[in-house]
Amino acid sequence: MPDLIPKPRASAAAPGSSGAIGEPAGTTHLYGSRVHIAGDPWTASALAKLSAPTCTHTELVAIVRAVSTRLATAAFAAELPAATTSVRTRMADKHGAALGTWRGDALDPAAMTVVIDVIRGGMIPAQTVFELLTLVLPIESLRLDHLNMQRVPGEDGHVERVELSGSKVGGSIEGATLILPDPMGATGATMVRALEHLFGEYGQPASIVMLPLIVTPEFLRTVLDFDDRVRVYAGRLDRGMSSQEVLAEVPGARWAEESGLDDEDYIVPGAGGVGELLNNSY
Ligand SMILES: O=c1cc[nH]c(=O)[nH]1
Repeated sequence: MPDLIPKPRASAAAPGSSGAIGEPAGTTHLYGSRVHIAGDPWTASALAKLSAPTCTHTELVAIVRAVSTRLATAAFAAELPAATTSVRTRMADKHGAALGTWRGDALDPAAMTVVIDVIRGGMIPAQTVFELLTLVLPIESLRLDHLNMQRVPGEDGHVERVELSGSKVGGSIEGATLILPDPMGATGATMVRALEHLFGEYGQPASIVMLPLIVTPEFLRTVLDFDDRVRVYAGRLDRGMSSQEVLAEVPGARWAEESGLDDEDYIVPGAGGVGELLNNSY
């Protein structure tokens, strides 16, 4: 058994920057220290390919998995509790325990993490993030829970409410790290509805991590205002419905005037209906 000394969570990056601890700075913005936008060339290329109509289903699934992995590992570094760990390596047989023991900071295996699958778009990202965690943490400290959710448009085409028509949640979320890897951060209404349900029925998490592949300024405003514990690790910021004047400014400088949503609350430039595309079901 490894020896473990729990460590406090790493603090988030400084206001105005966006890189996670040990990461390149990412997209510069003024949305505050709770927002990290990867914005690196690899992520940008992957999301550009995903967004195009020429992207095949096979490529789409692979890219969703790969970018979710990239965002999740950045988030894990800063948001999951760590513990000082030691493990006897294979080299201990040759060099003895003193030399052949690795010591360092690793994830705290006792800290509970709950991944939320928001059906349908969140299914593959949530499964991906859960599998990443099961690689390195005991299954007793992990759960993958499911919420069946759907945006309901009003007469004007905008999202009027979010319907929660079923859930499978395996128990308390009290004190856990809650991870919501829903891929398209459009209005934020789905995330708020999910959190209201979970808080009402299953307790209060220690921290809340969202991993949208593409995010809008409206999403950020909604989820950050909803709860102080929310942290967002996004792949790309889309604010394509903003004026040229606003787009000329650093993201977040004129936040209230920025927009990345069309008249049906789809992201612009965006990637279309990713839940539908992933399932090839409309
Ligand atoms: O643009 C959007 C908005 C919500 N969900 C999607 O899949 N795409």
